[in-house]
Amino acid sequence: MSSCIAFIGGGNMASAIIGGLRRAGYPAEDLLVVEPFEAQRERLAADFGLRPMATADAALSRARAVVWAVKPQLFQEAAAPVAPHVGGALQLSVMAGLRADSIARATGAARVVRGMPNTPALIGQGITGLHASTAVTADDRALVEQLLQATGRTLWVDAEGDLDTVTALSGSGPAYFFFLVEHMVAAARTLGLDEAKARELALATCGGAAALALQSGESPTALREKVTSKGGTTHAAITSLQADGVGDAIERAVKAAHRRAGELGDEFGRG
Ligand SMILES: NC(=O)C1=CN([C@@H]2O[C@H](COP(=O)(O)OP(=O)(O)OC[C@H]3O[C@@H](n4cnc5c(N)ncnc54)[C@H](OP(=O)(O)O)[C@@H]3O)[C@@H](O)[C@H]2O)C=CC1
Ligand SMILES: O=C(O)[C@@H]1CCC=N1
Repeated sequence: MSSCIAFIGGGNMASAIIGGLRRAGYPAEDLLVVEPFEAQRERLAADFGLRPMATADAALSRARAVVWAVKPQLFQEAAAPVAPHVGGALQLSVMAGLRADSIARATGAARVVRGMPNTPALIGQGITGLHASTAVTADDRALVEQLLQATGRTLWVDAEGDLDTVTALSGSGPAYFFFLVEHMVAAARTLGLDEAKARELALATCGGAAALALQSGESPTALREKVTSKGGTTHAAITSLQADGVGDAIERAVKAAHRRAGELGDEFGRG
């Protein structure tokens, strides 16, 4: 069986997966990429030794799996020239919101896996939520896990709808974290600490706290309570966050991302 993998779109997410595959020794000649943006093609050539194509052609028929990594808004336009060559291959989409039946319809393929990675994939510390349509085989699942291995962990969900929740939680999640760090650093700066020191302290704190939560297995609530001394500084900060409705605001934000995933599926899934 061919070991060739085709990527449609060679941007950030495709590069994270390709980087992982190349680091694991996957041969460059078995990685095809369709990428219309010349500067990005040059980057893929320089970073990974690939020879990306500007437009889809019959070489794509070599692909055992096709990874869809274009913006959802561009999917239909990108799919039209690719579809004639890839109907027999497994389709792995990392596009937010687009549903498996839309991908199957646009590509003529029956076997579709939807995945939702996140940017820590770039350093092998991502987590990708996955959902398989009914025609997907055990070999297909194994191939997907092999492709994503170097990007971090994988987690399968049974209901396709849960992928939109995964998108809102772990797909977009790194941005929520960076937003929090931006504001922690900004506050420290206004209190007189310089930017570099504030950033180092904030990032080491967040990294350490995440590692502690992972290793201890304790709930976030229990861990927060351990930091919060009675009548102390943390209590003052958490009380301020609660008074400002920040907890509710975070829940509303995650739900807004979830809603947007559904809208993207509705808007851009139609051919
Ligand atoms: N960034 C993230 O954190 C995550 C993103 N995703 C999903 O990954 C997908 C890609 O996102 P990301 O990598 O960030 O986006 P990028 O914009 O970095 O990558 C998309 C690439 O596709 C190219 N492209 C545009 N039109 C076509 C076409 N017709 N055929 C082939 N390639 C085309 C773009 O070129 P050009 O620049 O010229 O338009 C661009 O280089 C999205 O669907 C997103 O939902 C999923 C999880 C996390
Ligand atoms: O913002 C987005 O739409 C994509 C999907 C998850 C992360 N980035």
